[in-house]
Amino acid sequence: MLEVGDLVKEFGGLRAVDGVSFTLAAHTITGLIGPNGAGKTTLFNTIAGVHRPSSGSISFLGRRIGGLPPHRIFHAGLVRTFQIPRPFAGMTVLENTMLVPAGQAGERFWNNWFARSQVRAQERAGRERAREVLDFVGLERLSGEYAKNLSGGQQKLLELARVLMAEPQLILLDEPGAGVNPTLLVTIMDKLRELHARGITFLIIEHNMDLIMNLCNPVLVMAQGRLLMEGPPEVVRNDPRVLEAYLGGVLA
Ligand SMILES: Nc1ncnc2c1ncn2[C@@H]1O[C@H](COP(=O)(O)OP(=O)(O)OP(=O)(O)O)[C@@H](O)[C@H]1O
Repeated sequence: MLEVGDLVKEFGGLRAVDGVSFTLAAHTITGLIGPNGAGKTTLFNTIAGVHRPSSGSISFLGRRIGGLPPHRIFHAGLVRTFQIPRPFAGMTVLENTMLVPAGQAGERFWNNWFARSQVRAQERAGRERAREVLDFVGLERLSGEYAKNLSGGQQKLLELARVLMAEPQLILLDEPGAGVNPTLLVTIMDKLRELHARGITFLIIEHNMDLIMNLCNPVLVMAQGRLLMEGPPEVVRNDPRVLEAYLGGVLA
């Protein structure tokens, strides 16, 4: 589904991503771990189009996407979430979710006068789909609440709902377990498993080892901008190179 070849992203003299190559098979949940500053977020941002690659290639479903702007990559079916969700605080949960599909007829000023039935029909369908998605993530009863009033964990669920509205094939999840209580973490893991069973592929950055061990296979390990190793979670966890990379990060 995704092929990354010898990818480099430099910031000034710093190679945050330093020649990374890997392939994501369709219908897998791949974990991406590594100590702080290893280059995980930069790798995500470069794949999702937030940063232009300094060099190397990125292909999604056989199409080269390296250097395309984020909205083009998003509409091709590759979406990312953020470690700290960014909903529109002054809009309700339902409105935040309905906003996602692009090219809605109501976005064109004149359509609201001359194509009102089309605008209304599209809005109705969008509302219905948003309600289904909110029901799936368990936020239906909060759909009238302002996004700013949600807890951190609920905001993560809202972000997942917003991403699902785009009907993605590949989701890059940035620390879905960060700042989430243990009960909600179980809920999030269940939802991810269910989405995976429905055919969505995931690449997940996560520091929570429970989530990695329970959900991800294979696991990629980054350290100092490079891919250190790749393998099943139990192998990665016991590999001395991985331990050393983490201890190096802690002691550095
Ligand atoms: N926009 C930027 N400009 C300059 N340097 C950056 C930028 N973004 C990241 N870096 C640097 O690139 C390196 C990799 O950072 P990155 O955030 O990708 O690591 P990470 O593995 O996601 O870390 P963490 O687990 O702490 O989130 C760090 O040294 C960081 O300071």
